[in-house]
Amino acid sequence: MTAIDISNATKRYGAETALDGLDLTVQRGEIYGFLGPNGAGKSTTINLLLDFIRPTEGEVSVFGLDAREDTLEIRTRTGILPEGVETYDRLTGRKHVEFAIDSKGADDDPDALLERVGIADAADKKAGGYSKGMSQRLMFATALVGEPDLLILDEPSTGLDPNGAREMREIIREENARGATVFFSSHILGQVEAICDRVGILRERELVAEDTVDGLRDSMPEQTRLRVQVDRIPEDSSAALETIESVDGVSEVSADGTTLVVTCEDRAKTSVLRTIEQQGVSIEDFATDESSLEDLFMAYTSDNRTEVTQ
Ligand SMILES: Nc1ncnc2c1ncn2[C@@H]1O[C@H](COP(=O)(O)OP(=O)(O)OP(=O)(O)O)[C@@H](O)[C@H]1O
Repeated sequence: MTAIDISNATKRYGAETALDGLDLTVQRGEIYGFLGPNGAGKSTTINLLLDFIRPTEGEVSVFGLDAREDTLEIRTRTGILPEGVETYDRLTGRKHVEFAIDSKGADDDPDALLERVGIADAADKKAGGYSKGMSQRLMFATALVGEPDLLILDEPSTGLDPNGAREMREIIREENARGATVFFSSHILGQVEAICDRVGILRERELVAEDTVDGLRDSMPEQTRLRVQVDRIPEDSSAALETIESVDGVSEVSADGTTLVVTCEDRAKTSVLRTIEQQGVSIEDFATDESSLEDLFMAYTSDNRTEVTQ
């Protein structure tokens, strides 16, 4: 049984295309990580699910319900933590949760929800005085109201410290264990790795990969991070970095003092070293690290990525 079914969805704003023919299915009970760099179309997709915007073409359904026709039922069954927390400065934390309970016709205990997200002590404080992380926890509490069948979390760890992010992951797991489907959007692969059953990577308004994290890793050419110690920074350093980045198979280049850090496919190593020397500098030493998941994400979303056939 599907929780989310998006079929050939396109969203255009005049000449601007925000989403291009997206097909995406999330099964009930899954924790699905929806990844993409800024501007890839993640928020647009979420807004389609809740009928905040309508597709120019294509179909969107949630629990078999049509996103346009059955909007109210979908919204009642969904808990959303939107990107960019918006609290009402003059209302207390408890009032926010009470408001969410009333609007959903739910019967949760507001204090229990605040306790669950770790801000029970601040229940009677006005949200205007909350830190970023506290505001994020408060909005998470409102998303949990009414034991939703679907949790949509847009960049949920924004503003949270590592402990806060871990606590949030624990609650997401508990919600999933009770039967909730979770749709988790982020541009940070490391954060979805620990928790998601499946990951979809959106790039320039299209889904470019979809699999388990392990599956994605297996389908990618081996990535390496090269650390190259040079004798000096090239005169026009940004042009030099751009030249290195344009080498086929390279996904990212940065400079840390006189060390150049280059993420690339294994096959590109020799060309990278040659290109560095062509910038008029001498290589004094180099070392290679195993690639991280962030490198994998970069490889999928940067311009020089290898086309991956699924
Ligand atoms: N109302 C709008 N009018 C015009 N263009 C828009 C509008 N909303 C989104 N877009 C464009 O659609 C593309 C996708 O935007 P979207 O907000 O969905 O990306 P995102 O993946 O959520 O990015 P981020 O991680 O930065 O939140 C972007 O190029 C954006 O500029």
